Amino acid sequence: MTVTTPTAGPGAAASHHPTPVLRVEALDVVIHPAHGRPLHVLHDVHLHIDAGECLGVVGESGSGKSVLSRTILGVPGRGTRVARTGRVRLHDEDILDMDARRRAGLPGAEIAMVHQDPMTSLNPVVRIADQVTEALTARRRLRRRERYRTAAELLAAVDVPDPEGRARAYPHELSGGLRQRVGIAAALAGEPALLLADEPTTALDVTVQRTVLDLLDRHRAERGLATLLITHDIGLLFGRARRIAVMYAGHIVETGRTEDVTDRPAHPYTAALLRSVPRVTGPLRRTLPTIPGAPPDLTRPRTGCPFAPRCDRASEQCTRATPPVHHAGAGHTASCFHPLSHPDADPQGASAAPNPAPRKATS
Ligand SMILES: Nc1ncnc2c1ncn2[C@@H]1O[C@H](COP(=O)(O)OP(=O)(O)OP(=O)(O)O)[C@@H](O)[C@H]1O
Repeated sequence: MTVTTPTAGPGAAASHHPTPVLRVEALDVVIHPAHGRPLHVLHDVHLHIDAGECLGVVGESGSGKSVLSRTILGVPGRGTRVARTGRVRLHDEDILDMDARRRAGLPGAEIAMVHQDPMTSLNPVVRIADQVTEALTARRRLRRRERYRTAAELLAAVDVPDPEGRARAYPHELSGGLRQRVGIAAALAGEPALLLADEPTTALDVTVQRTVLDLLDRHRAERGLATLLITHDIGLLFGRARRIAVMYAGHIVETGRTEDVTDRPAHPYTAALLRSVPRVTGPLRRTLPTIPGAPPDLTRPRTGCPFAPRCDRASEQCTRATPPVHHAGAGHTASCFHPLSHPDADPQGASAAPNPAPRKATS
């Protein structure tokens, strides 16, 4: 293992593909609410997603996952002023530099979103056919018959039974699982290059969750969709995301291939998240550990590692200086002064430098 002090956080080192669909570089977001102090919500975020790849972003509530997806979608929060720096490139175009008209045309076209609760994204008084084909009718006029036929095809593609009948229905006539399939059909209709799925199964019961995730997986592979799968449940990403970015208080603290991050976590926060995942094996009544303490107040400027106050490995320097980027393996990095080491993760036997020079105050 080696420690370096580059100017970019975890994820930057893993960006190697010549033309990823999405490339986020040094993204900082500060929200200025109408009342109260500004919140520094995202810090120096770097990530990329290739065509056909699924990147999982995992973190606790309030870590900035939804602000990240809204920034990528080019939709600022309502009633607030949002200051952003950095780059959010969709292919070769920077979303943050686009004029308002071009940016407004992204959702539903090049970028599509699958929401947590389909009831909030579907209009209760509009028939399913009209909602599923919205991305198409925004581009060209479709006659009623063509709209219903297209909607039925899109619904069939996401395994909705009786697609012709369901196309004529209203959202309240469908179960939660079917509504989420409708949400996915609507997202796919515009043939996007990038799909943002923000907690797409949280509102569904466990038996339906798996089929919806399988469906997203199938379309990702078949259509070469770059997929950003956002969740607070790291267990949901096993076997689904090719790579994981672990977010804490607006920082990506660890990133790498899913099996590397989950088998050999380097950041203490990732290790704590993994300890809180139920295991199939082991004692039946084991109480799952929680992470003591609370995430930091985003309105207060701070130095050092954001996880330090809750970290059992923290030393004094963790609260004073920005953690260095620790290279745990190929494309596997963590921002930490005291990363966990794993015997089989370090072919060269190098270990973390005890006192690396601080780099700029982002990680
Ligand atoms: N419009 C807004 N005005 C004020 N604060 C906001 C706004 N949007 C987000 N925040 C704050 O930014 C932080 C990150 O929010 P975000 O919704 O991205 O978290 P999250 O990781 O998606 O959480 P969850 O899993 O609960 O959805 C939180 O502290 C939140 O309160």
